[in-house]
Amino acid sequence: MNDRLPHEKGFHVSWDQIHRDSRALAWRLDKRGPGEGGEWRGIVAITRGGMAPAMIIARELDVRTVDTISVKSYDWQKQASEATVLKAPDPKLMGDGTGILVIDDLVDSGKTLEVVRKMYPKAHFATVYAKPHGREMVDTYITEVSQDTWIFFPWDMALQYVRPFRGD
Ligand SMILES: O=P(O)(O)OC[C@H]1O[C@H](OP(=O)(O)OP(=O)(O)O)[C@H](O)[C@@H]1O
Ligand code: HPA
Ligand SMILES: [Mg+2]
Repeated sequence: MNDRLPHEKGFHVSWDQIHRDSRALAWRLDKRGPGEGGEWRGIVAITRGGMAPAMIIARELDVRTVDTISVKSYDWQKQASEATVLKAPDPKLMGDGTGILVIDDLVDSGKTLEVVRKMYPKAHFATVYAKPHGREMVDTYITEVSQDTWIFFPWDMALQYVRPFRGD
């Protein structure tokens, strides 16, 4: 496995940071649904990266109906030519997406969200992080990073020893 950065910069996100940023996203989405009192009918996580933020948001907003859509668009840091849907959520829950919050960890090129948006045009799309190329695909996000930044999530990292600056 190649663990060098093909991107200019790395943005390393801790568990604490993703928890705080996902909470901030939940609070921004609170009472913004089309239901009575701005309620959301359900939350759909885009697997796998969207599952951790979706769980935190479902807890904050007290949404108990949670489903998943499985989309694969990257193999390690290499983007496949097309995003493919491996598993769709319950069609009875989804309809055209009205009242459904679709959550992902980030939008990069926007290819993943483009595929899901076509399936559920009335859903609300939210990500924790966004890069400029995909920004238009997302309705609500918390933090933007530059296109040449690779975001490293805590589930892809481990604590490691580093040599002191003046070490030999
Ligand atoms: O905007 P895009 O260019 O489509 O990229 C964003 C998507 O890529 C990553 O998922 P990935 O396909 O790597 O799968 P994973 O969530 O299972 O790691 C990330 O979690 C987003 O879902
Ligand atoms: O910056 C990123 N980090 C992690 N996964 C990703 N999938 C697309 N872009 C990214
Ligand atoms: Mg993903």
